[in-house]
Amino acid sequence: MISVTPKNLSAHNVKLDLNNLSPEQVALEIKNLDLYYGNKQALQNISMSIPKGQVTAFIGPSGCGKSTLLRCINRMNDLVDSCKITGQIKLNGENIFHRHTDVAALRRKVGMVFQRPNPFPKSIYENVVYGLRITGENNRRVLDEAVETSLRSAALWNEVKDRLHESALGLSGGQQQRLVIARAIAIEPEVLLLDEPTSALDPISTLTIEELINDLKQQFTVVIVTHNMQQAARVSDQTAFMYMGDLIEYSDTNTLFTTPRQKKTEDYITGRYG
Ligand SMILES: Nc1ncnc2c1ncn2[C@@H]1O[C@H](COP(=O)(O)OP(=O)(O)OP(=O)(O)O)[C@@H](O)[C@H]1O
Repeated sequence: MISVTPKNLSAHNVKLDLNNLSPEQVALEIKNLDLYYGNKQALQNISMSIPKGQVTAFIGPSGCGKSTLLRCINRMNDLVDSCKITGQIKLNGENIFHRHTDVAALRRKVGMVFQRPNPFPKSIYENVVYGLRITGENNRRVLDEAVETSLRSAALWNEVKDRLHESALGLSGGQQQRLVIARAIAIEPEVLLLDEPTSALDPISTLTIEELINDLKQQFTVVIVTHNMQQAARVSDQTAFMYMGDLIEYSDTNTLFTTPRQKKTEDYITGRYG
């Protein structure tokens, strides 16, 4: 049986009323979202507001729909032919599923980092400026500045500043994951989606990324999927517990882990199933 004792719950002192956020506090508003892969329904009537400038975690047992929900936010599920979605996700008040939505522009506003570090087989420098070059930015001074700022924000600058033009593939797994985060933030997204970003990393690199997540929320809204309840407790301000495609409970992280309202949540966080 797992017992969760969140290490830094006292740090979660910004307690928002998630049912009554003002429009300025909301980064993403998910409303009556249903998602089907073919005939199989993977998300059922999900509604929640994700606050700006905070870290929101999705937790729940394998297959409950965490990654599916995360991938809706930058429309990655568009790549799955059998996928059908109804309902809304509003970013800054605009429904991202509107037929006139510019999906490339949406993905610039909503960056994503995956489970396995996936740097391109290019230099560290070229990895960071990749997104800027795509948007046509070639001014050396602008690119140099973006590289330094993004690598500093990703807590990697000191380790790589003398080898910026060496291959990114020569970095350790933990450094590669921070490089991928630097690449995602170089284009200044509003929201950063992290899909189990530390599951392929050693404990020290995991700790570095967790500290980094805490810093990133100064600049971005962060949404993280994690299998690791202790990690959710350590890094997030809000936690959403999902079970078989349903959002069972969503509240500030402290409350969810100490006084859950739902029996299913309690059973999960006390390790009765998982
Ligand atoms: N591309 C796909 N095509 C068909 N079914 C899918 C696809 N992706 C996910 N599913 C199904 O949707 C459900 C939710 O999967 P999802 O990956 O979102 O769960 P998860 O909670 O992130 O799981 P895990 O923790 O194991 O990564 C599962 O039943 C899964 O098999």
